[in-house]
Amino acid sequence: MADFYKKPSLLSVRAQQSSSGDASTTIAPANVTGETLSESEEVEDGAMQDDLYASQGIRIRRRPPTGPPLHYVGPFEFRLQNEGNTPRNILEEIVWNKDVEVSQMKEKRPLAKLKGALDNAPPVRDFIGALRTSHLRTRLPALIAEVKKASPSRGVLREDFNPVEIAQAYEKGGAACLSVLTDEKYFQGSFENLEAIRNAGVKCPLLCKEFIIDAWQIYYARAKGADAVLLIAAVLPDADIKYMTKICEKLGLAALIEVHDEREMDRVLAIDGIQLIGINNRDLGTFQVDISNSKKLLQGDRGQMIKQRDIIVVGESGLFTPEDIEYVQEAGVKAVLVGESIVKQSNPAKGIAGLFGRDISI
Ligand SMILES: O=P(O)(O)OC[C@@H](O)[C@@H](O)c1c[nH]c2ccccc12
Repeated sequence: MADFYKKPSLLSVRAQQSSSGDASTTIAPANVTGETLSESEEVEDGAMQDDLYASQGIRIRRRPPTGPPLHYVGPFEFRLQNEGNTPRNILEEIVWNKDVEVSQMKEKRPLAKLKGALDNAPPVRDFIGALRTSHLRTRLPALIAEVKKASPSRGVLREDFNPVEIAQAYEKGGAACLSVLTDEKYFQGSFENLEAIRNAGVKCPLLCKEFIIDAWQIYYARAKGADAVLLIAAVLPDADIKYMTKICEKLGLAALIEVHDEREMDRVLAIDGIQLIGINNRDLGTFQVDISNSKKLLQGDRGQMIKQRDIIVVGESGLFTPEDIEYVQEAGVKAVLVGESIVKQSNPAKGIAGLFGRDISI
């Protein structure tokens, strides 16, 4: 956890983002010159951000609000321990780590350079098209099969983890698309895995499963061969979702917007042009899983609106049996995102047949 605190200055990172031109629109940076602000200015800026987030019901704070808590007292340094600079739950912890990680990656590979690398990226495949085709063919929810080694809630799911072999088995088993976790620290995933799966000739379109907090990560995902990215409404304010969706459009990527509750669903439905919404049955703050969440969020007007707009809804997490699949299908999902129940099987292709109650590859 101490990793967050190595960051020199919150605002210097923000200033850097704004000067890169294509940075996140989260909030107008108070300082665009790259100078370090005083601690009180940092606190004030953090408070503004908190207000903006709170007004949209976002409980996740993007960065430690009190700034870097290292204080120098004579020859000793000590950490200020208070509620403000300790993450309140796992999602917040992941996001704070990601903030440090991304700023380091950006330093190594500034956006201008990254954009140049896009010319050599493999072509984008049609993620949403693959879901629709599969659903029409099987009459079952299309499968996005997740290449997932571990998670903070379940620990290591599979010791002998060969991402390319697993991806190929999923494809053989009838998956429409694949999801590849790229977060290293909490999920033991990597961008190397994404790249290797893409380069191995797997035809299923690939979702880069990452905690995206900065537009830079979308370009990076594309450079590594992704066809779609995940945007988590619990983490991103509306302005970021709109802005990042536009970037995805520009790059030809599909954006899977993940929601967990009614409020997030309503925020996302108020944004024009959304084509793909994931309902996570797992609360990323508490890890509680409840597949009736998919049903709850698709009832009444919300479900109607989704039908009218022809939005594809993906039921995510906690799906283990043909009964689970039937339950979320009846609720209105046209696709499912599944990791644990199939990655754990010694033969993941057979695992898929077990999950759906029949071979969906034919
Ligand atoms: O392994 P499961 O319970 O089948 O879940 C897969 C997927 O839904 C889950 O990994 C997931 C959904 N949204 C996320 C966001 C970040 C990391 C992981 C996730």
